[in-house]
Amino acid sequence: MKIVFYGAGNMASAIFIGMIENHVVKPEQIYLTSRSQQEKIMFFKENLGVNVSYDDTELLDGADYVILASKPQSFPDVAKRIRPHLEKKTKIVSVMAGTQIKTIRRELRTENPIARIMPNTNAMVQHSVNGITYSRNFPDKDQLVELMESFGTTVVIEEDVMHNITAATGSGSAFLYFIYEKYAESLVELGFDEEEALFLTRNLVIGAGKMVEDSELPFSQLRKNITSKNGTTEAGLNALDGESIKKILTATLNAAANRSEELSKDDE
Ligand SMILES: NC(=O)C1=CN([C@@H]2O[C@H](COP(=O)(O)OP(=O)(O)OC[C@H]3O[C@@H](n4cnc5c(N)ncnc54)[C@H](O)[C@@H]3O)[C@@H](O)[C@H]2O)C=CC1
Ligand SMILES: O=C(O)[C@@H]1CCC=N1
Repeated sequence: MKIVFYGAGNMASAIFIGMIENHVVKPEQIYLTSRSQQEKIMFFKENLGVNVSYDDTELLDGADYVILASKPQSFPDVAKRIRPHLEKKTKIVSVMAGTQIKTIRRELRTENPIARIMPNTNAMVQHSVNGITYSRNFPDKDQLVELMESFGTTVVIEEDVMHNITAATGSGSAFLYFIYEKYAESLVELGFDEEEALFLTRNLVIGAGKMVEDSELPFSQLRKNITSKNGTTEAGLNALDGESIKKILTATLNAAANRSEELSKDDE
């Protein structure tokens, strides 16, 4: 199998590192190209053994999958590179937020099968959540799902649900990291120095994540297990206004989903 990545940035690298570490593909089956970050992709070549090329004829010759992993705004340039060399057998898989299948089809001027996936950078540790939607003519969906499950969990969705998945899990880790950042800053307010605050927050998050992984209990029960009647947790939770937090998070997710919708209209 030959998998060609147009773009080798944060998202693409999380995917191919996830795939390689999980042994579903061999490094020599992966081809990378980029516009910038030449140094970074040479690092991947030297350290992972993947192929690097800037020659589109060589890249696309016999490719089974082309992964579109540039920013949506760079897609017209990427399409210009791919268009003249695209073979009929090549399946196109886009990770770009907001760029619709019909836009990809139009820019590449192709009837080839197209899938859109919405992973997240947790692919690097095989814990991405991957939304996936296909064009009607996409063959052998199981093979793509198998590839994607090497770096996470897959949910098959209709294309119009992509906006919400992009907000919920594509961007979602960034929202959680932001909360952890603020938690560490609050620990500094409490009296810890910065290094201690980061150490404590980091280990707290790792532990909580492992509890979520290992326990079947809902979040609410995990919380209740920590909360003694009239104790410290209850005092803290009383100060934490759940409804306000929910409102803030709902506004955050709506803003992200709306931006995905805007991006999809930019190119109409
Ligand atoms: N970073 C994330 O957590 C997620 C990103 N995405 C999507 O993944 C895509 C990439 O995002 P990042 O990796 O964060 O961006 P990035 O800026 O880290 O990487 C973009 C890559 O595209 C390459 N590129 C730009 N123009 C090119 C061209 N003409 N030919 C070949 N390569 C070209 C750049 O050289 C770079 O390697 C975006 O469309 C984004 O919507 C989707 C899910 C999560
Ligand atoms: O911020 C973005 O647009 C991309 C899509 C999901 C995560 N990062």
